[in-house]
Amino acid sequence: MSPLEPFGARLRHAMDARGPLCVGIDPHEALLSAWGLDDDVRGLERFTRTVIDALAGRVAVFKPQSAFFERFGSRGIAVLERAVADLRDAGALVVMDAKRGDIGSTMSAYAETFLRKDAPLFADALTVSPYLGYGSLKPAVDLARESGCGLFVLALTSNPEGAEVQRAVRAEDPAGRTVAATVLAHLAADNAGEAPLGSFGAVVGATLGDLSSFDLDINGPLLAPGIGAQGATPADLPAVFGEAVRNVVPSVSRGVLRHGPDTAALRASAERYADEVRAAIGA
Ligand SMILES: O=c1ccn([C@@H]2O[C@H](COP(=O)(O)O)[C@@H](O)[C@H]2O)c(=O)[nH]1
Repeated sequence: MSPLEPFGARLRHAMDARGPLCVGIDPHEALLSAWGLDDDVRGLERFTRTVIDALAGRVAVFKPQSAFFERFGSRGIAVLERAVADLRDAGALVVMDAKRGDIGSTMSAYAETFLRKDAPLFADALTVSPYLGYGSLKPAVDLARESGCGLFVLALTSNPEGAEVQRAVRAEDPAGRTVAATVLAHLAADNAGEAPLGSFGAVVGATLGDLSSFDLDINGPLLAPGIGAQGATPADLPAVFGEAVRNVVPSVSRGVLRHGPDTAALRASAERYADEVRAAIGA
């Protein structure tokens, strides 16, 4: 297997070619029902196949939400494995939203699951949680580098409950930085010197309003969920991200998926979001 270019470079090229939009694949029970599908593996499979057929060749990045596939056990995981392979075959990048995080020795196994090139669930990037300490993610950072993959580390999540942990000030930090600022600083260090873009990104919600008190200039991508069902819009992006907006990957799941199962309607919705993003950030 030939080595992959680093994820950051592949992401930059994909964003240049297809625009920065990320479409999330979140087969909620309510969406299956709205699409006239049963809440079972057949429904899951049909839902996922429809999204892939409609969008895989048009959108730069997909973010399957692992939880909605894990819900169905091994047969759900089989649908996820197939989806990741098909999306990648269509030239899209896949960010597996599995939000893994554990002590380093276990983190190695999570990294092997998603970032080892011949693994059944191999994806271009993985979302990870730094709340066992950023250093606990080292096995994933190392394997991502080796495999040409990326990570998206939870920094400032889109949900309002995140602030109590992420904006807490670290008593032992001489600079009095917040937890999120510390995570962002680690990411900037891991991306130092990389061009055109580092491979280690942050998850930063588009819902959060002005973030100018945080240094988002990490030379890495900023995955921005929260657009659509959670209330943020593409027009909010410049005010939230400032200069760093050039590295934002805006992510929409239900906002697009609710237009299915009609293929043309799914495409039209993704194109509308892509146009709005372009208009907002000039991408
Ligand atoms: O801070 C975060 C991190 C991840 N998510 C995930 O993104 C999608 C959002 O779905 P929508 O339907 O567009 O609201 C979902 O998979 C979340 O688990 C997030 O929302 N916020």
